[in-house]
Amino acid sequence: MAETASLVTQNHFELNNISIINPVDSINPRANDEIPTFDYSMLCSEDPETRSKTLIDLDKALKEYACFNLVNHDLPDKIIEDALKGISDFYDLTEEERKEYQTTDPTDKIRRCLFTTNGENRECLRVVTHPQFHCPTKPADFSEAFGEYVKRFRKIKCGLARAFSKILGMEDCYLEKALKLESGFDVAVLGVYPPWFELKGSYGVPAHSDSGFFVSLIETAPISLDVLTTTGNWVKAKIPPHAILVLLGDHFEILTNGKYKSPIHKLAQDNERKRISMATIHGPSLDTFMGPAPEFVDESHPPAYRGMTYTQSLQANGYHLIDVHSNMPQVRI
Ligand SMILES: O=C(O)CCC(=O)C(=O)O
Ligand SMILES: [Fe+2]
Repeated sequence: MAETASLVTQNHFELNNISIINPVDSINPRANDEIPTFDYSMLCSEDPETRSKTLIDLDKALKEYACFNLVNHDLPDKIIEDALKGISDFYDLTEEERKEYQTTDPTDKIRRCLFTTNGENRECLRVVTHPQFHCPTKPADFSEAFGEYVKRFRKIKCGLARAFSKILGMEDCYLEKALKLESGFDVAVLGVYPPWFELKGSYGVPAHSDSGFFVSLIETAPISLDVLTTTGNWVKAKIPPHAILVLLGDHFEILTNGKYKSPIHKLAQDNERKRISMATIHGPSLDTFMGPAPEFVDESHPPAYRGMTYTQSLQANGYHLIDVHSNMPQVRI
């Protein structure tokens, strides 16, 4: 596994249809280390000096942590709270009502998944939010609250794409074009981490990286997410209230030919309290051919990943599009 492999002994296996990467636990945990926080208004500042200084700091943070907290992002607290409340209310529906979405149809745009295994303990609802927005019709206010969050987040996504393009030394619209973000495939994973299931393992979600361009994460309770930095340290993510955690995705790593990494992260099981989270995997359009871009390939940096369309990478090993499953082990050369 590219750079991480030299730092971490990893062992891949399949359990209940989830590919699990188990880094050994004995690598330098740095308890006091913190994921950096960035002010969105400074990333998009009209003042060239402010923007360029912030982008230099962000570049450094992405190279080491591959993730950051985003604050001052223009998304009113109420919109975040209403979206999380909508998700919470969905989980207050009856088992019968939630079960309606528990299918395995490959064309699903909404799917409920339930894991209570050694490897994963959560209930989640996967919903495709872009290019078309999907949401259960119950409870009554859910779709509107969640839809408003998704709509408002789009502007932030475009701002981040411009900032990341600049960091790569390209024109502002580079990533928007390279990933065809206009029709990008976004899937939200709306999770509840349940104190009410029988505890079978120590993970809410086991160690993994996510596909796509980047992942945005909001949540209700103090987080128990651990992120593996590119220097081989597990850092506990502390998301300030109303901040959004942004993690790079596999396809950013692939596009940049490994110059930037998609971080491995895992969620420890917490049986004490109910936690609601929304992790959205923001992808390129399904037909985009994703391989290392020519700008990142030269004699000393030969292609380190096999190219394929986003659809092909999501469907590798029989997964469905809505599973947004990572297939990094197969694409690494
Ligand atoms: O719910 C969370 O905090 C993180 C979940 C996650 O990493 C994922 O769904 O990919
Ligand atoms: Fe994840």
